[in-house]
Amino acid sequence: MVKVIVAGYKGRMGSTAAQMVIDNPDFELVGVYDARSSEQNLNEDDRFKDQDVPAFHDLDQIKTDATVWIDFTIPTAVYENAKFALNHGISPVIGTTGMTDEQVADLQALAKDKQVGGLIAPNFGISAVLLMQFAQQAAKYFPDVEIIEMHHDDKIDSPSGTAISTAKKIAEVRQPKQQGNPDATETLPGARGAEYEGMRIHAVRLPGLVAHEEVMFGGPGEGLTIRQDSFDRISFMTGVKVAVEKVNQYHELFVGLEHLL
Ligand SMILES: NC(=O)C1=CN([C@@H]2O[C@H](COP(=O)(O)OP(=O)(O)OC[C@H]3O[C@@H](n4cnc5c(N)ncnc54)[C@H](OP(=O)(O)O)[C@@H]3O)[C@@H](O)[C@H]2O)C=CC1
Ligand SMILES: O=C(O)C1=N[C@H](C(=O)O)C[C@H](O)C1
Repeated sequence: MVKVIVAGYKGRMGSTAAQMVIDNPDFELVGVYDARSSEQNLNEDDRFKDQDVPAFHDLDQIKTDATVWIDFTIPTAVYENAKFALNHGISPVIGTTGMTDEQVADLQALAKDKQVGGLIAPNFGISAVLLMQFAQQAAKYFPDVEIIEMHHDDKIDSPSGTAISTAKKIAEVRQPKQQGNPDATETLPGARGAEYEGMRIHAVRLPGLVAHEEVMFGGPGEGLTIRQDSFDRISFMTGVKVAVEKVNQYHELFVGLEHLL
């Protein structure tokens, strides 16, 4: 039985993850955490009325025998949450996006020091993991690329963690290139999107969307578009489940679900 605490349990992803843990006979939900909530028990939340699980709202108050910490919170909270988990020998399974490269490196060093396993996955969806792998493969032959990520309009961070991760994976194999016309100008600032090593990333925010990404490649006389869609947040739960099952076996903090698949 894997004992799990879920941080950000009131949010879109945290509540979905808490339900996944409750529904899985091999997992036990032993705590929930949300710094902005004042509930003492999960059963005070209408969606979880029959669950008797302690709810915490201050890191210092948390007393738990959890071995896995699932985190779907906000960019400004996740680093301290992950540090807390690692310092208490709890394996973090982090879906929250928006950490800096320095913060990730710090957490990896801490995990190694504490010999605690963990995972940071910018996307737990299998379609997104495959899209990133296919895009990396294509970039060897097509150095001209535009990444377009599309999300619901409540999303805080942009570009998405998945888009940044896609760009990093492409940059590992792509011959360095500043794309487009060197004399190009923007009549409206930002028209060409964000820049990562000469590639452009565009962030679309619209009600009705969940999480979607297209990677467009162009070459002389041809093009290739790779697209993935998360139509429902359930799409992320396969990956979260795998991570919860496996993460305690390791003694280092991985970045990317592919390391545990
Ligand atoms: N890796 C993946 O596969 C996926 C990652 N994500 C990422 O997960 C994160 C959450 O997304 P989503 O569920 O849509 O966002 P939500 O805004 O719905 O949920 C975030 C929750 O965290 C709470 N919160 C705020 N501060 C803290 C804190 N200090 N400690 C604990 N909880 C806190 C929020 O409370 P309040 O509402 O009161 O502010 C809210 O309930 C984002 O970073 C998103 O990019 C999303 C989908 C998939
Ligand atoms: O905020 C979201 O919704 C999502 N966030 C992650 C990201 O930033 O890549 C993963 C997925 O795209 C959904």
